[in-house]
Amino acid sequence: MARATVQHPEGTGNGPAPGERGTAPLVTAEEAVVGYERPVLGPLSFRVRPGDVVGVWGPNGAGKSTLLKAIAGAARVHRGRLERPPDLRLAYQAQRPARLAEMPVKGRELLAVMQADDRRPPERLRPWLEQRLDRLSGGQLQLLTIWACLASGARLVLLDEPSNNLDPEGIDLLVELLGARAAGEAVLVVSHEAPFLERVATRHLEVGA
Ligand SMILES: Nc1ncnc2c1ncn2[C@@H]1O[C@H](COP(=O)(O)OP(=O)(O)OP(=O)(O)O)[C@@H](O)[C@H]1O
Repeated sequence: MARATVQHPEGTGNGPAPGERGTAPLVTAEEAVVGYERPVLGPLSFRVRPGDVVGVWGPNGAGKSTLLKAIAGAARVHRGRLERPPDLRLAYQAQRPARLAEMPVKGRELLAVMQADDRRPPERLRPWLEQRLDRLSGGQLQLLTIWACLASGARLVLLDEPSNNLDPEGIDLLVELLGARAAGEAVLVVSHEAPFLERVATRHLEVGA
């Protein structure tokens, strides 16, 4: 079973980083072991606080997606604690979001369902608002659903491999969006792309080390 370590920019360790004390965590993991019928990852201890963009990285099969699912309530916590405030709004973008052959829903309607229609989307996304989701390319749908998560008002956003399928301009836009998070919000980002994580993460959680 894989373990994990948390690295703060200011140093390493699992305690709060300088400057983050006194801010109520959005996720608290204490010796948490997560998995499905069987444990796959842990024990891990870390906190996610408002303002964090936590880059989760590690080898294939280490349990990165499982960790996000456990935080979202879609995988089990076998031992220890993995908690978030009960009233916390959370948005989750899966590694391979469901893509049906027929999706007769427009981009604009997706944003409305996600309560992400209050904010004006970036210029690049606007042409897709009037298109059906099943007529968008993989990368276009990926960017639109990421925007829907980030603009939904969720205080905690979980993104699993969000840079998959994206061209360099799409990655630049994603970096810009993640850098523009409101101070009260936090993001966990799973990625295999170290240069991408270096650009977006304020902290790193290494899984399977
Ligand atoms: N629904 C499931 N039920 C049981 N085991 C699962 C399930 N989903 C994943 N696993 C197992 O959990 C382990 C961790 O998988 P997970 O997808 O979390 O890893 P990962 O670090 O995200 O991998 P990758 O980098 O390849 O996406 C793997 O051994 C996988 O086979």
